[in-house]
Amino acid sequence: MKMLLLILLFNILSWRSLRMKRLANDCFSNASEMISVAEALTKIAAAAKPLAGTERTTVFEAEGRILAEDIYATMSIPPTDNSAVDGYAFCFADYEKKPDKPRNITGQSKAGHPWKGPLATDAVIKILTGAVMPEGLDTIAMTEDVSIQGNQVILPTGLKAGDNCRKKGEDIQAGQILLTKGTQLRPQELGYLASVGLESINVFKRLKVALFSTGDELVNPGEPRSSNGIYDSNRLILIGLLANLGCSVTDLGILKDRLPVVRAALHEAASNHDLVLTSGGVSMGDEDHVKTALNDIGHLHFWRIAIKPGRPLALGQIGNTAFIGLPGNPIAALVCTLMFARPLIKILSGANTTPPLSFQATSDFSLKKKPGRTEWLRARYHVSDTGIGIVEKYPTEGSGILSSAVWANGLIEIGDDVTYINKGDLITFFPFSELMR
Ligand SMILES: Nc1nc2c(c(=O)[nH]1)N[C@H]1C(S)=C(S)[C@@H](COP(=O)(O)OP(=O)(O)OC[C@H]3O[C@@H](n4cnc5c(N)ncnc54)[C@H](O)[C@@H]3O)O[C@H]1N2
Ligand code: MOO
Repeated sequence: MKMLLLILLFNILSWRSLRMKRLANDCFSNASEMISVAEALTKIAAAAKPLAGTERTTVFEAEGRILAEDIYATMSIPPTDNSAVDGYAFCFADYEKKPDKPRNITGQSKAGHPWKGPLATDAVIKILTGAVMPEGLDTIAMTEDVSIQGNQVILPTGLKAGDNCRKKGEDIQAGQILLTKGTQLRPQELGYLASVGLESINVFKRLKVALFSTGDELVNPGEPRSSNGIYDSNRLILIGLLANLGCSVTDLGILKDRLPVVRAALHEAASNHDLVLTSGGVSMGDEDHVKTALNDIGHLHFWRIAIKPGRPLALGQIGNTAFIGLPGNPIAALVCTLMFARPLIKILSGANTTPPLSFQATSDFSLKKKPGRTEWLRARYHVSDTGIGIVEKYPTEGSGILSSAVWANGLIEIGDDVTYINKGDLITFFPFSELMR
């Protein structure tokens, strides 16, 4: 653990010394200092290392957790040859000689109750789905394909060796690797682990995230509001997003716009969390204290990315605790969390990072765009009457318009170089369902 933190610190420091040269002047006033999305994500991937420790949990409680060990199979699945159907098991080598001769039904094999007696070479065993194949038999005819005459059966012609029989180890071979460290455990992975009898596993501890909103104008829902107050919506958005990403969130409320207050609160939160997340106070205003506070008590690594929305974004470090300062506008906070905090959180949590799934769909709008920045538009995907996947965009772009995110079911991504989208073009759409897990 100490080693990991040292590596992280080393990476951060070397990254910082690189950035220091580029940040010699106030980068906010110089558009050329903005970095691209790809650069930002590369920096995140290079600097971040898993921060959370590990703990043991049972497979019954491990949904969504991140595996902290490679897991090998201690047994084969299926553990024996067994039947895929309800039917009659026979020896193919004997059947091949005279497929349609009547054969004696010698006994039964049921799931959990195998046939154990001796068998003649032309014997047939009535067998149920999942039952162990009797020794010497290798092929099964389905019940509905045979004809029964008293205690005899006539098998259908045309069966092939091994039909309807599931072979030992056809799913999992004893000794093979089942899942690798960093896998996020979905229900199917938990069933997979249970199938080889595993009950307890090592997972990464949940990433401990401290969450603040900043701004004198902010009021908690349910509290009295003065005429110049607005209710804090970001914290609710972020609590939900962080919980979906498997974090353990400490909601630390609203910070007043005072540098000593922000500084002390961030310092305190960093002492017992893996990540501190704030929203607001990262742009150019006189009351935007988050960057200054971070510079005072830790390191600020970068804070301008060529994107819309969410241009001012702070990423840094307070001691060994990671820090993200999200922009205050609710849509900018949401989009930056999905596009930057999410990959960082995945790495810090020990998870493998795979980009979220996106797909191409047809634009139902035309748009002019500035080159040199990535834009994410709130969008709604639907399938047209003629079966084509269509993407609409929300009519306005203001990043304070939370209605747009409620209306949308995902985001359109428009790359740096694109300057124009024509109606009918294929564009990239990320469903929220992919971005929010
Ligand atoms: N001179 C410049 N000014 C601004 C720039 C710029 O490039 N140059 N960028 C603008 C952009 S883009 C954004 S986004 C904002 C981000 O600013 P801050 O992170 O400092 O955010 P605040 O000023 O604190 O708040 C912005 C806006 O969002 C509202 N807000 C903040 N927190 C919450 C919350 N928890 N719940 C609901 N609403 C919140 C706040 O009241 C403001 O209206 O900077 C621009 N300025
Ligand atoms: O970061 Mo801002 O969202 O583009 O208004």
